[in-house]
Amino acid sequence: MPLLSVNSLQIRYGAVEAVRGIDFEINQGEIVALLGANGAGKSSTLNALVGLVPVTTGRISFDGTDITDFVPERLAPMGMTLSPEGRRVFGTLSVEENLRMGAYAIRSRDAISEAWQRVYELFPILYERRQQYAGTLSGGQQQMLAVGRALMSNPRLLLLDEPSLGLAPKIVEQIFDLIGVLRDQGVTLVVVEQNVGMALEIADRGYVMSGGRIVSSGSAAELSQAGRLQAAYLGAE
Ligand SMILES: Nc1ncnc2c1ncn2[C@@H]1O[C@H](COP(=O)(O)OP(=O)(O)OP(=O)(O)O)[C@@H](O)[C@H]1O
Repeated sequence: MPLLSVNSLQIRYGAVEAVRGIDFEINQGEIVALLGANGAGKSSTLNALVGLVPVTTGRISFDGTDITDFVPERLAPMGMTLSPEGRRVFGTLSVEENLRMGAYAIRSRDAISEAWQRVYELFPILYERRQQYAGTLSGGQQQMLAVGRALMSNPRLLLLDEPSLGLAPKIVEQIFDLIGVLRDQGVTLVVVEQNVGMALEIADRGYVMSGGRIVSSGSAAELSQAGRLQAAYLGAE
């Protein structure tokens, strides 16, 4: 059974049909890239998976449970979290407080301390800066904080929306290295990326969206073949 199954997912914002009935599956332990030009519907899809935007029609199931209308507060304890696009950290809270917010569903102090420790091991710079306001971090550090916050609930499925956006090449490499480390730790990952080359280097499989539909899918090697991706990107919208 796949860890996540999406069936005939449709998302509307008023008259705008952002996602037009898509089907896909994510298996335990995979890294899956979700690719496509701006406006293709990738962020809407991720946001719907974690209950941040309502599903118009269709079904989503996670680990065998129908979660279609679940709110994020219910999904995090089940093991699915999103690191949103645009490093949405709370600038006037400290690094530590930002991370604490990712563990809102965890009651035990020990479990929260363990989560902090786990994240600080992955991102030593966040430990160094733990008392600093998040707003004073560099872009790369804020991105690490956004990913770290999503990791605080110890997810089994982590959704990353454009983790490399606007970052210097060296930091992008660190973020992609981290994705590999997380996979080795048993986390299943869905990665929305504009950096198609790097995404397909690390992913097992991918789906390509255009105009709210999945227009291509396959192994990373298949999608890397010339032609298939270009057609989807150039033909977008
Ligand atoms: N809150 C909203 N209200 C109205 N329309 C929206 C809203 N959010 C997204 N859209 C529209 O839905 C479509 C899909 O947007 P979405 O952000 O999901 O695409 P995307 O593939 O993630 O693109 P990007 O990389 O630019 O974020 C676009 O036409 C966008 O303008």
